[in-house]
Amino acid sequence: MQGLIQVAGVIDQAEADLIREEGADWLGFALRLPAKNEDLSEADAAAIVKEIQPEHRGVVITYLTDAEEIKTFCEELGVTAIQLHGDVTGEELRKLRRIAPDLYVLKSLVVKQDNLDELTTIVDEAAEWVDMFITDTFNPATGAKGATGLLHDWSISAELVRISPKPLMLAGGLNPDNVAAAITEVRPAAVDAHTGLEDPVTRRKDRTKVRKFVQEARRAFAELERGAKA
Ligand SMILES: O=C(O)c1ccccc1N[C@@H]1O[C@H](COP(=O)(O)O)[C@@H](O)[C@H]1O
Repeated sequence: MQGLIQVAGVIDQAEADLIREEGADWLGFALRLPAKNEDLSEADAAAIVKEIQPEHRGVVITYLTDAEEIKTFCEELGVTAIQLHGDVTGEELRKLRRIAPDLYVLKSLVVKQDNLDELTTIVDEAAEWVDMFITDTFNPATGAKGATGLLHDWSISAELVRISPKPLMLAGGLNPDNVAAAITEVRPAAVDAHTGLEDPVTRRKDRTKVRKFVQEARRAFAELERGAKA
C-alpha cells in the first residue's frame, strides 16, 4: 500500500481514462455530498467503475454516515472502497466492518488549526475499524472538509502518520509543484489531489498536471523508500 496515488473528482469516462493513462492508482468519485453538487450521476459513476481493471480502484468519496446506507450504496455502485468525509461514529464504523468486512474503508481526519488532540482521539478510536486514514483541509470560510484546494499544517499530518497504526493518505491542496515536498515532510503511505490537477477555466483534469503529479509523487515515494533502506 506504500506509494499509492489517488486522483479525486472524476467527472466522466474521458477523465477516468486520462487519470489511468497517466499512471494514478485509485480514482475518487465524489457522491452523496451534503450540497448535492456532484460532478457526475450515480449511474455514470457505476458505469465507469465497471470498466476499471484490477490494477486500479474506484473509491467513493462521500459524507454518508450510516453503515447500512454505505454498504448498500457501495454495492449499487460496484465499488470496493469508500472514503468517509462525514462525522461517522465509531459505532457505525464498527458496524460497517461487521456487515461489509471486505469493503476498504478510508476515514477522513479534517485538519483545522489546533485540533491534533481531537484527531489523535479519532485515530485511537477508529483505527481498528478502518483500513486507512486521509488527512484533508478544513476551510473555515465555507465549512468544506474536502476539495478545498487548501494546504494545511503538514506537521499535524506528519504527527498523525507517526501515531497511526493504519496507513495515512495525505490530501488537501496538493498539486504537481508541492507533492514531492509534502511526501518528504509528511511521509504518508498515499497522496490524493483534486482541484490542484484541474484546468482553472474548464474545471476538468489537465493531462500535463496529472502526469507531473504522478511523476513527482513516484519520485518522492522512491526516495523515501531508498532512505528507509539505507
Ligand atoms: O472531491 C470532492 O469533490 C470532495 C467532496 C467532498 C469531500 C471531499 C472531496 N474530495 C477529497 O478532498 C481531497 C482534497 O481536495 P483538493 O486536492 O484540496 O482539491 C481530494 O483529494 C478528495 O479526496
